[in-house]
Amino acid sequence: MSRFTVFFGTFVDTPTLGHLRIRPRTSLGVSSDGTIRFIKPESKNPLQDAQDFDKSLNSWEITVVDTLERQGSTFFFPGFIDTHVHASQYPNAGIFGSSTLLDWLEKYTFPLEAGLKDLESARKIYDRVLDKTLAHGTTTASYYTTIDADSSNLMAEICAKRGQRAFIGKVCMDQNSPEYYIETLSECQHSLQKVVNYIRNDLKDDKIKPIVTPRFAPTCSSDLMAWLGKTASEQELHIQTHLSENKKELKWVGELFPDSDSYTHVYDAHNLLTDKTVLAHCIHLSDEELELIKERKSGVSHCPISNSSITSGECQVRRFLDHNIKVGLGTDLSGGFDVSILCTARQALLVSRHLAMKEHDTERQEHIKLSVNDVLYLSTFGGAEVMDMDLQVGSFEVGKQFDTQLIDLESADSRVDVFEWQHAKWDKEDQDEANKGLFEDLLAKWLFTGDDRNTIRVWVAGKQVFPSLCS
Ligand SMILES: Nc1nc2[nH]cnc2c(=O)[nH]1
Ligand SMILES: [Zn+2]
Repeated sequence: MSRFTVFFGTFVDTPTLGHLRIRPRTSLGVSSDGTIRFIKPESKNPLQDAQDFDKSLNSWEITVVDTLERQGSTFFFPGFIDTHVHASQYPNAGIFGSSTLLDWLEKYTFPLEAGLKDLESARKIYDRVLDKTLAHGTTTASYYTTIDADSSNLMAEICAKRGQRAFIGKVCMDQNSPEYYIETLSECQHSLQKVVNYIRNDLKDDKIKPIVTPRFAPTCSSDLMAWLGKTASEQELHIQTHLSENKKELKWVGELFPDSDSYTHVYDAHNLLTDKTVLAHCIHLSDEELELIKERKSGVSHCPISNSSITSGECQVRRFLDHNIKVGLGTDLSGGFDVSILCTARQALLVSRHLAMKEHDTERQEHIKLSVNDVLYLSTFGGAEVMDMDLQVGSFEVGKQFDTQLIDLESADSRVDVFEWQHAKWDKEDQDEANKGLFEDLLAKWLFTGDDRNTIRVWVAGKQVFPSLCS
C-alpha cells in the first residue's frame, strides 16, 4: 500500500474564467488522504520530488503515475462537477417527446420516480448512474433522488462505495403532486431527517453530504419551505431547487404566491437562498431577481441540454457572470439526455451562440459568446464555486483534493483524430509558448469531438474510481 502518489505529465485547469493554465513536465504529489501536497514544474524525477518533499518516504511507498511518454495529447484535468442531476430519472434519458416541463413531469417523470420505492429497481438504476458518471469524468455530483428515504440512503451508500463525491437530495414535495407521489409535511420532515441522520451518523463518509431539496415552489407548501429553510440553517446543509425554468411554471408560481414580488422572492421569503444554494435553470429572471441571487451569494446551475430538449429557453449565462454570480453546469438528467458534462459544456457554448445571434450589436454578440475556456471553467471551477467547494476541488492547487481525470485524445478507441503536426512537443522547452497554442487547440478538439473514450482514468480524493479497482 503506497503512502504517497506522484502524478507526472501535463496538468491543465481553469482557475479563472476564460483562462487555461497549462503546466507541462510537472510532478504533483498526493498524500494518502487525497490532498495535493506539492506541484513541481520542470520536474526531472518525480520519485525524487516526493522524497525531497518528505524525507521519511521510502521509494517502495511511492507510486508514480507517469504520462510523460504520451504528453503530446494526454493531460490531467480536474474532475467534472455536475451541479444538477436527477439520478432517479436516468432510465428516461432521451425520452421526452415534444413535452414541456409541466406535462413532462406528469407524463414521464413522476411515474418513474415513484417506482424507485422498490429498492431493487433503485439499486439497478443508481448503480448504472455511477458506472456512467464516473466513466465520463464526473467526480462530484449534486443528485436529486426521489421522495423515498430508504432508496435515497441506498444512493448515498452506492456513491460512498464507488468513491464519488456526492450530494444526496431526497426530494421534498407536499402539494400539487399526484396522489401516488407525495408526502405530507410531517412525512417529509421525518424522511428528510432519516436521510440526514443516515449520511451523517451511519455512513460517515466526508465525501457524501445530504442536501435539502424542495423540488420547486409549486410542489412545496409555504410551511414545508419554511421548515426546510430553518432546517438547512440549523443543520448547516446545502440547498438545491429549480428556479424559473419555464414560462407556464412562472405564471403558476405567481398564482400560488400572489404576495411575492417574484419566483426568486418566494424562495427568499422562506430562507432558502444562501451561499450554499444551487438554483437550476434561472432562465426567465428580472434584474431584481439577479440582484437578490447575487446578494444571497447563491449559485446557478446551467443545464443547456435540458433547456433545449424540453424547450424551456436559453439561460443568459454571460449576464450572470457579469454580475459575479457563481455558475456551474448541470446535466439535469432526464430533462437533459446526456450524463456527460463534456457534452453539456459543448451545448452551453452553442446555446450562448444562439443568444448572441439574437443580438444586433457586434461587440455585445462577441461578449455573449462563451469560449471553450469559459465552458471548461464552468464544468470544473465554476461548479466547485456553486457547490461552495472551491477551496477543496475544481483546480490543481496545493491543499486541494486530487479529484482528477486523465484525458488521452489518442486512446485506443478515440473518436478524436490528432495529426502529427497537432501534437504539442513539450520536450522542447524553448517552444512552450507555441505549444500552449497547440494545446488550446487540442482542448477545443476534446470539447467538440471527444467523449468518455478519452477519459481513461479518474481519481477522487487521490483514489482511483475509474476504471474501478474493486471487483
Ligand atoms: N428539469 C426539471 N425541472 C423540474 N422542476 C421540478 N421538477 C423538475 C425536474 O425533475 N426536472
Ligand atoms: Zn432538474
